[in-house]
Amino acid sequence: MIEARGLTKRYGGKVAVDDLSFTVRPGVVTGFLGPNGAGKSTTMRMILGLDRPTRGTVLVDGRHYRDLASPARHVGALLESRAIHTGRSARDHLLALAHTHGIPRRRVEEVIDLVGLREVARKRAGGFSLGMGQRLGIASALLGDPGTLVLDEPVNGLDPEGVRWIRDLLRGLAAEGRTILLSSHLMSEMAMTATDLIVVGRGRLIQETTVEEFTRGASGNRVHVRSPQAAELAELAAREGATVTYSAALAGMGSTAAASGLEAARGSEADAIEVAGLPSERIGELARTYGIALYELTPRLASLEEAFMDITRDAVEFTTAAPATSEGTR
Ligand SMILES: Nc1ncnc2c1ncn2[C@@H]1O[C@H](COP(=O)(O)OP(=O)(O)OP(=O)(O)O)[C@@H](O)[C@H]1O
Repeated sequence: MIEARGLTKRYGGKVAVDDLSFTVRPGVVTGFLGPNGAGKSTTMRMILGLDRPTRGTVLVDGRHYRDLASPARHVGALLESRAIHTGRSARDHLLALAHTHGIPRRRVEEVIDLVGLREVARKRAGGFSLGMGQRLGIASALLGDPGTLVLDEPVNGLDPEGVRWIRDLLRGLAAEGRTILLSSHLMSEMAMTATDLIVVGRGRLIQETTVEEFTRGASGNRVHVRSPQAAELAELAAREGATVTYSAALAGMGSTAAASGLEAARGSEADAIEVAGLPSERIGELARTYGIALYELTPRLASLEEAFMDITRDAVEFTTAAPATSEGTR
């Protein structure tokens, strides 16, 4: 369990983390999302005692990192991907770490198998591919069999097989009851790996939520409807304030033009519309009230990426259109 309360980090005049409070619970993977410069790495470093908060606290298993009697047994970390440049073999690297932390040798063999490095365990880690390096990094994080894992961009630069491997591993480790905090810029990957979400922007908490809730709340949500009376239903939905787009015209029109969508629907034989701004339940009720047959009524959730862009739009530190000054970002 990780608990941050009023966590703040200031570097000179720059507030990197601003009064951040959240709880990362055990048993699920928690995604840590935020635009570049949002303060994710700084927060992770404070969790791990590598940076001192200017204000506030962050506790692992109820204690400050520095007060944990054997930190490696409580929390393992993989900070932003740095290949391990070492002339040592993977096994020797892990043995040295185990020795430092008073961890038995047999655990080294266990983690080598767990991360699938058995075949290359005797090879020089400095010559490892990025994927193997990440596996070794994760083996190091798991060495103390910690209840909590903090992973900053662990899938950066990995091939699809490696990405999938990390996803399955993390979900498995969470299912064992561990607490896992994971940052990633790969939204589709985060959507498949994480259950809970902490979303930050400019150092502040934007939302502490779940992947499901986060995408449900996004404005990109639409309902796909097929009906032989699509035009009639489109008109009824538009009257309730929905934006209706005629599906066949979607590709050409974008999803904004309610009126032209209606025009298109009226003048066509096609039976499919996209309705934004009205829940599927209400569309179903309208259809029943007006005796409209429905062939299909399918809510389409925004992707995590769409939800993220939607919600963090104002929290992006630098945009290409209008670069913000450091004053302007506060
Ligand atoms: N040691 C430091 N000295 C000065 N400013 C820093 C330092 N570390 C981070 N910052 C600033 O604090 C802010 C937060 O940075 P941080 O690296 O924590 O963000 P992040 O969310 O991890 O970003 P990214 O997704 O790009 O890795 C940024 O504006 C960054 O420039």
